[in-house]
Amino acid sequence: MIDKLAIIGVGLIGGSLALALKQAGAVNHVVGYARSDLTRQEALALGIIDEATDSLADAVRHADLVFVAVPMGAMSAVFEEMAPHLSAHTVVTDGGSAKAQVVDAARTAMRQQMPNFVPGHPIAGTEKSGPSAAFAELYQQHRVVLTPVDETSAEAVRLVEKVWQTAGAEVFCMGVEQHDLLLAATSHLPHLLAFNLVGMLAQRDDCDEVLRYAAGGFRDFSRIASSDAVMWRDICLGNQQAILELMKQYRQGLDQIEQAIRSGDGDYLIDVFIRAKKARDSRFAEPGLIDNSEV
Ligand SMILES: NC(=O)C1=CN([C@@H]2O[C@H](COP(=O)(O)OP(=O)(O)OC[C@H]3O[C@@H](n4cnc5c(N)ncnc54)[C@H](O)[C@@H]3O)[C@@H](O)[C@H]2O)C=CC1
Ligand SMILES: O=C(O)C(=O)Cc1ccc(O)cc1
Repeated sequence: MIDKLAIIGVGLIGGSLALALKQAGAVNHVVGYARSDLTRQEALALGIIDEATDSLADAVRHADLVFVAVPMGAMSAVFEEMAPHLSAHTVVTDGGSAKAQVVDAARTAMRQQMPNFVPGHPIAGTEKSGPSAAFAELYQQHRVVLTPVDETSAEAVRLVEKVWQTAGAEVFCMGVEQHDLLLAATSHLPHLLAFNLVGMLAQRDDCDEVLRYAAGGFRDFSRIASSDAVMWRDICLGNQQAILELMKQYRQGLDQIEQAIRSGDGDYLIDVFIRAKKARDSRFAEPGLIDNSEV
């Protein structure tokens, strides 16, 4: 299906797409761009890419599909550098966790190529990063959201949709703004809560003691606090408005819970907990509603 695939940023997200497409026999040649020699060698050794380069121009030249999977803060510079070397037929997509900032960066750097640019976001990942974290099955039975803009051609969307389906994903399209708000609620805010909670506990003198007796719920919730700091800094700054709005709502809810505990208002607490349990047990546990099957 694809003759030359260029992966810009051969980490968890870029590497996993390359592996999935290779496993499906859907790509002839995969070129990986990485700045560090260590990453290039690792990606080659793991069979993620067939060719490694530290030149963005060489990576994208004559490519049929370019997948940009670097931290969001690096996307703008990557787009600027690769734009002059894209062929007329080259379709470009990305995996950034928030879309408005990426679309702005693409419009600035790739004005001519916007019809061939399909903003995307696989709603699948782990707390690990780098080539060694990549695996071919990552996207299987997970969702990928595409947020085509006015300029995006239907043909480019069709190609990117087919590529993600080949990797095992279910593809949905929605608007950029809607995407950024939804993901702020279900992904960006929870990551911030986990970073804050684990960071707060780590500062305590009795941290080891506290963590030794943590139960399964803490283990589950704190896993995402192992995620990459640069990636999450870029998501926070790149989806600022939606995240701040969600933080405000969350803080209001927490304040009300605090007030209820202070005043001994058990009825309020029961109300909040029952509402959450009902939502989780019915709506969220509905097959296919939450992105993966681990409900
Ligand atoms: N980690 C996750 O679970 C998910 C991440 N994403 C998004 O996918 C993108 C990639 O994330 P991961 O694969 O997890 O990260 P990663 O750290 O595993 O891989 C990122 C790659 O980009 C390269 N890179 C880093 N800074 C760069 C720069 N300034 N210029 C050029 N290359 C640079 C790194 O060398 C690495 O090869 C991010 O935009 C992230 O928001 C989307 C869905 C899930
Ligand atoms: O590890 C997890 O549970 C995640 O939530 C991974 C993740 C991180 C960032 C995204 O944009 C999408 C998925």
